[in-house]
Amino acid sequence: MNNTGDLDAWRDLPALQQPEWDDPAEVRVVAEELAKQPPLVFAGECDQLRERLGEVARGEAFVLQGGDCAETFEGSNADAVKNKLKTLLQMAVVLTYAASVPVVKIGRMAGQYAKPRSKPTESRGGLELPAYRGDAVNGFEFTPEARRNDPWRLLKAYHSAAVTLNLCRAFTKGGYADLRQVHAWNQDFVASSPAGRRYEQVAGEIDRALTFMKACGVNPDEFHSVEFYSSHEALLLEYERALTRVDSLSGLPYDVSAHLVWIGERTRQLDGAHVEFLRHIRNPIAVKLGPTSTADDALALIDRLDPGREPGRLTFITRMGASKVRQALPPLIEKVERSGARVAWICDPMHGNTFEARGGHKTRRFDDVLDEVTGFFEVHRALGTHPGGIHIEFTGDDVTECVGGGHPIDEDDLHQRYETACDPRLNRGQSLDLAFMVAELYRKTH
Ligand SMILES: O=C[C@H](O)[C@H](O)COP(=O)(O)O
Ligand SMILES: C=C(OP(=O)(O)O)C(=O)O
Repeated sequence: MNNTGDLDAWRDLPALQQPEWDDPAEVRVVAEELAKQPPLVFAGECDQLRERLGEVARGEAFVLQGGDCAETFEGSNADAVKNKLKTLLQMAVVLTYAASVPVVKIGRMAGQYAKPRSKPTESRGGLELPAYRGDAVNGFEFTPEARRNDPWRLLKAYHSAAVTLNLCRAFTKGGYADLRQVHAWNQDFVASSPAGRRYEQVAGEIDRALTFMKACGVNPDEFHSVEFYSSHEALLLEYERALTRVDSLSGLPYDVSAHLVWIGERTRQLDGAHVEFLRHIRNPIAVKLGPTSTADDALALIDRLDPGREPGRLTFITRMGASKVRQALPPLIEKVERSGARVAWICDPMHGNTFEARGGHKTRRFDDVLDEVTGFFEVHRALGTHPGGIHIEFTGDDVTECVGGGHPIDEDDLHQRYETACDPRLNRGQSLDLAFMVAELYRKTH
């Protein structure tokens, strides 16, 4: 498991969704450069997340994983990162308080720079160019220059991830995430939104609870910082391989590009390069399972990726779509549970619910997102298993990318602030609305 030969076995297997680079020699130069860079995360932190996910697999905690669909280099700045973290912290507070469950906070942040695409090219007004594959590969702008795949972007992705993670660490450890700041996170939001007003009530109750605990002698500094973990789809194997290092303490290889990496729905082939590569790293890993996944696929993935059946090692992120979740999910869970494996189950209610709106924008209905999460909870309740978390695409800004929600956005409003580089994200109000609803669903299940 820990020799570098195994770490390169993927090179002999089909690797889907890899960019076609003009010059493979240039890619090798970039990979060598990446291999010299310091780790972004440490093995011990990955182990800690694996333990936390083990608690999720055992039914003792809940995952909140989220962030942009596609992070951009431009977005690795203090304001954008702070807004996303603020929203994640607010959601986590609502879930922890209203559902009384420990929440494991994982950003789709500091590395989510590569996208699998349905089609290799995009056409506009008669011009056909390569599809945008994320800032790690090419530019979003629709020009031949921007859309050229440039391997040096991989190095830029590393540096943007470093900047973003540094900000995340500073915000979550340096006092900003202190639970005594619950009101401050909401300041710019409270008056303008129903979700903000509802949150303010919860924040008031938390304040009173903190005062009570202080009066009882609990040290308030206990709430000074939060554990935060980074994650992204391990799509570009040259990048992930170059950032994989053998840990000096354990002698085991860790992909130090993020605490958790996942395999997407389009690249989870059992005999494919992604599964082969990820099975050799010691990080906690996840696999997306769409509506065509069978229970046997899930079992075979467990055999490959988690042969030791270690709770926390493997998470399944299911993304069935609102109309399919109630039929497609039970057979998977039943067979996996019967096999004795202890995976964590997380619901991604975004990727099975995308459609094209009248004006041509890709969008998602808030109601479908909520319906898929509701179906996910119903299925787990019926089977007596643990609904382990949610995985969402959101931003801290007031974008208009998904329709519906407590402060409704209509299909005709989508053009107003449609800023995503790929798929539509929930805005801050929609994210908070969802957190309240998930907390309610969780309470009903437990
Ligand atoms: O985020 C997920 C995928 O990369 C995305 O849904 C693909 O979008 P496409 O179908 O427009 O290529
Ligand atoms: C591509 C993604 O999802 P999926 O693999 O589930 O389609 C994603 O989460 O960015």
